[in-house]
Amino acid sequence: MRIRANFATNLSSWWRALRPRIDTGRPRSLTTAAGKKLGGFDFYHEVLGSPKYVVAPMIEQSELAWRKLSRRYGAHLVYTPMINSKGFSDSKHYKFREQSFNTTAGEEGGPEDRPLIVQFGANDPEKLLACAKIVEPYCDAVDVNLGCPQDFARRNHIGSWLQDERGLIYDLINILHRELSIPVTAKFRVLPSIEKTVEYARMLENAGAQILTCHGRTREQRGHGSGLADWDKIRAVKEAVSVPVFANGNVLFHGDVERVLIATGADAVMCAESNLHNPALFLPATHHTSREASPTASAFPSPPASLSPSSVLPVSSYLTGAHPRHTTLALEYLDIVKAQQTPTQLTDVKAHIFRLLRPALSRETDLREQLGRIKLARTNAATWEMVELIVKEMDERMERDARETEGQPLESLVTVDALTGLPILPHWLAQPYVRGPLNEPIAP
Ligand SMILES: Cc1cc2nc3c(=O)[nH]c(=O)nc-3n(C[C@H](O)[C@H](O)[C@H](O)COP(=O)(O)O)c2cc1C
Repeated sequence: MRIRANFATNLSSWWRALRPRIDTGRPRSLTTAAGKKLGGFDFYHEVLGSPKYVVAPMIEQSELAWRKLSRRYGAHLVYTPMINSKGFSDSKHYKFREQSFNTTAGEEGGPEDRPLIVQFGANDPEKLLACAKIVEPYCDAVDVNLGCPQDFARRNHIGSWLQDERGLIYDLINILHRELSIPVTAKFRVLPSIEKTVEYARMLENAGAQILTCHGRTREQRGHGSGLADWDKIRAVKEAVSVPVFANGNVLFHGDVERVLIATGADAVMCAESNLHNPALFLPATHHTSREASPTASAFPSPPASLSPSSVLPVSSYLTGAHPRHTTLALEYLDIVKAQQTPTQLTDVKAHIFRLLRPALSRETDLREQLGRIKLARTNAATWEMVELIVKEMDERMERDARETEGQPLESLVTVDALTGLPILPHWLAQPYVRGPLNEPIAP
């Protein structure tokens, strides 16, 4: 027994020692020569490789297969979905743990799934540490979720529902800072004033957070009334702390990616919804995918000078990025799901396909209904085959529609949404889903 345990420990330390070099070819030492773990900008540059484009933690959506797809299309760093620390480290809830983040996934993800940050929702420092210890060998940092505003987070007393308990938040971050061999990071929402937001961010930094992700919306801004993120508050945070800051909120198109970086001075931009609708969001228009689907760079020149998130800009300034055909992306995603051993939940897969194909589903309603009706078949392979058949049928219909406009430059096919002033691309291309006017009032 002891030999086995020693063997496992040796194997794990051997793997940990080698991992940074195996992963990317970059020198990614987790510690300095003096044996101190890297933090702040040293960690950001040397371990993470100076990421600029980050895919957000997304429950049921930033699972291994999606992370792999996002990385292929330009994401530099990806987070896991939030894992509720309640039960994760407990052997009674083994199945829950395997579904949330199994160590086999950590192994299988391997170099293809790095750099990776694993996020937890927690309210008990000791339990959080126990969870973080399990994932420590398979990721580059552990993030604490302080931003989730949902009702289940309220019921579990996690996420943004902790934001008034500064002592507890300090302890959650600080225990990971002291006890883990990898850094701790934090993702939080802004508070009603700039002063309070900055004070909060400084506390997180003092507790030991080595990267701060600032979502520019308050806890009250959620659901349909979520309104605009406040980039000024993000800038104030960036100016107030000395660790890297990731800006989150209000990025729909590729043009917004550069805009938010300039407006906030942030080190990286983190995207959630827009990544789900177009995982190629971070790629410039000049990137060529298997289907010709991007405007030419000269047709849509550089990002605009205006830096306010609410200003509606010339259509051309949004369309500086790649918009591949959504069925191509969906089929590639399904190939990843089928090829890996780590299981993907049917609900996650369906949610991805619904989001990707959204521009076309309101036309092809028969396919939307068929997709909605799919249930787990006897084998995973049979389930994915049913999904794939629907996507392939959609692909043929998109090919038919695209052929009708053959020879016309893409920019001549773009229309402008009367409500938002934002561009609408042809329905066969991946594009963001815009819910309402950009300056929509904030729900009380
Ligand atoms: C489907 C979905 C799941 C999400 N799950 C999480 C999560 O697990 N943890 C978290 O911190 N935020 C979560 N969020 C919030 C995003 O990370 C992000 O902060 C928010 O959507 C704002 O970014 P966006 O404007 O780019 O969408 C989720 C968002 C979406 C759309």
